[in-house]
Amino acid sequence: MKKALLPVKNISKERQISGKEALTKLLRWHFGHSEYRGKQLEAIEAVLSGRDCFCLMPTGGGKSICYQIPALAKPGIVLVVSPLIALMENQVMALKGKGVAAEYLSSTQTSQVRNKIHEELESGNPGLRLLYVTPELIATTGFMTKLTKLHSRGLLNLIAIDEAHCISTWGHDFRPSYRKLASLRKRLPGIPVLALTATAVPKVQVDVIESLDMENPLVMKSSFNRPNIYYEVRFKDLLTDPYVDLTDLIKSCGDVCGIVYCLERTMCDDLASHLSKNGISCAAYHAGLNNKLRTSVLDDWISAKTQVVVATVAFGYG
Ligand SMILES: Nc1ncnc2c1ncn2[C@@H]1O[C@H](COP(=O)(O)OP(=O)(O)OP(=O)(O)O)[C@@H](O)[C@H]1O
Repeated sequence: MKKALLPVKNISKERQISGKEALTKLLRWHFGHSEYRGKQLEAIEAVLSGRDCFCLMPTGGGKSICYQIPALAKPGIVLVVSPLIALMENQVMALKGKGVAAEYLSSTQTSQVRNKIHEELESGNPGLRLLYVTPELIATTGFMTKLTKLHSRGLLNLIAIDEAHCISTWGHDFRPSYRKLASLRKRLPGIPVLALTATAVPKVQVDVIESLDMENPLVMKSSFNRPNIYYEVRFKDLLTDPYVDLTDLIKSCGDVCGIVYCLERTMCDDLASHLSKNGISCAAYHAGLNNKLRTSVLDDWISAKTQVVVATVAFGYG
């Protein structure tokens, strides 16, 4: 059953929900979190007040909430620019599950699905709260025309640029189409821009702010210290048998799930087979496997059918 939008009483005359208490109610109702974490609330209040915001938070820090709550607190559509279709799909599915009207537009959808979304955007009063798109789509004239129409009808609430470091040639993930987002500010004036990234390099930060033409943005930097993470270095050369050492370590952790990252595909296969032989429920994951197999490894791990995945960095993209 779809959850109704929270009927918060103190909606101001612009029909905008504001104030810590009301915004926290929204968070609890839709996302089930009791409180805002780190700088989330500050970022949300900044964009709701119309101010640009640069939000630097570690991976998994909770950046999505910073644009998902404004989508529920203020009328209009939040445009989310995201680099990966898989990420958009996951987020939209999760939001729909929480009763939030969200869609994404991508070339992987059927034209029927895309047309339906465009029809909704052109309708008198679209119910959509979040629209996820790729930077490539923004760069097309056709879609930009649609966006400027939405803007002129007063239906745009916020522009959120996820993984904003991709705009910077100084960043490790530079993506040329992100550069084209520079035109958003001119084409859609007066709409706050929220740039989100986990990349802390100062040069990248300056480049993102300048490239997006952000005006006096509130710069939010959350701590990258993760007290729940424990690091230990063991030198492979000093171990009698690294595979045995790793097997013992995993077994000593009990019934927990885990990922072992390796540099090479062959090592993933080899180690996964060693762990399996030693009674650890385990699978390899790397770009050498076909999509079907990769999806089933991921599904089995998420549903705890498999305890450990031995993977290259391909595990985690999207
Ligand atoms: N206020 C909160 N309280 C508790 N959990 C939260 C809160 N905000 C977000 N989370 C949870 O934190 C996790 C990470 O959130 P999210 O995916 O938004 O992080 P992110 O910063 O976008 O990560 P990434 O850099 O990987 O994109 C999610 O499981 C989310 O439900």
